[in-house]
Amino acid sequence: MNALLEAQGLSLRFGRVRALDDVAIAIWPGEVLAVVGESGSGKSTLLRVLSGQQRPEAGIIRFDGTDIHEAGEAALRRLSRTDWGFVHQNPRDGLRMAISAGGNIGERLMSNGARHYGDIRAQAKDWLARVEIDPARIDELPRNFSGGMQQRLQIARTLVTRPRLVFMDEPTGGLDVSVQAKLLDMLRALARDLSLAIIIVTHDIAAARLLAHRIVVMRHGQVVEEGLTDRVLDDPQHPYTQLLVSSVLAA
Ligand SMILES: Nc1ncnc2c1ncn2[C@@H]1O[C@H](COP(=O)(O)OP(=O)(O)OP(=O)(O)O)[C@@H](O)[C@H]1O
Repeated sequence: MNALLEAQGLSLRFGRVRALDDVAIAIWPGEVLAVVGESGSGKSTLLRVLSGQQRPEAGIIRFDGTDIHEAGEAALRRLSRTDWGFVHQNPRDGLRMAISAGGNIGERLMSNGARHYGDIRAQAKDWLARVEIDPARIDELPRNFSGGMQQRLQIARTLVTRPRLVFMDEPTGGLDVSVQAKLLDMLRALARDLSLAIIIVTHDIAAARLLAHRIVVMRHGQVVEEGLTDRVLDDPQHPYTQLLVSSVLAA
């Protein structure tokens, strides 16, 4: 089996800061990969670069074997609408707050060519139910929803077109602990049921443990350790991972 997304030699500086320093990473179909590390270690930059939102100074990124930058801007935009999804930490960055919940889901379907109003509305209702939002609220604006509901709506909007790979940047950040737990359970079930590949950036080691098959640990723009989740968390090899894991256990 070939990697779904594969990157090598990724480097990017901001002034004197090396946000990415020769990073290599691969994700396989249906795999959940967590990227962990302290604030400023380069996690969000890596996600932006892997998803084509920011160009690296050096390195290559292949999706399904094709260099995403060589394929051109139009191909990259098409990937973002079809095979890829992006879930932002702040749902406001991933939703359109001035259109209804159903409109948010339907818009992504329409950008993929759906035209039949009845079908679009039926799919929107179906997805609202899947993310445990009452379908009767389909015509409400997202601003009427709680933070957890907005995040679930963003997930519905992203997944309705069945992407194969979803980039998630701290999707549970900023939510209450009980809301986070519910969202994580939902993400785990969706990833399994839809065979989604997910690259999730998180500060939260417990979330990584729950969701991820594999973990990549970043520090100062470099990958310092990677491996199967249980191995990395139960038997960390790099001193920085040991510190990261022990600071969570002590908290
Ligand atoms: N647009 C930018 N301009 C200047 N510096 C940036 C920019 N984006 C990121 N950086 C710097 O690059 C480094 C990596 O930042 P990044 O946001 O990727 O880290 P992170 O691990 O995601 O942190 P956090 O967990 O706090 O989001 C940091 O030193 C940051 O200040």
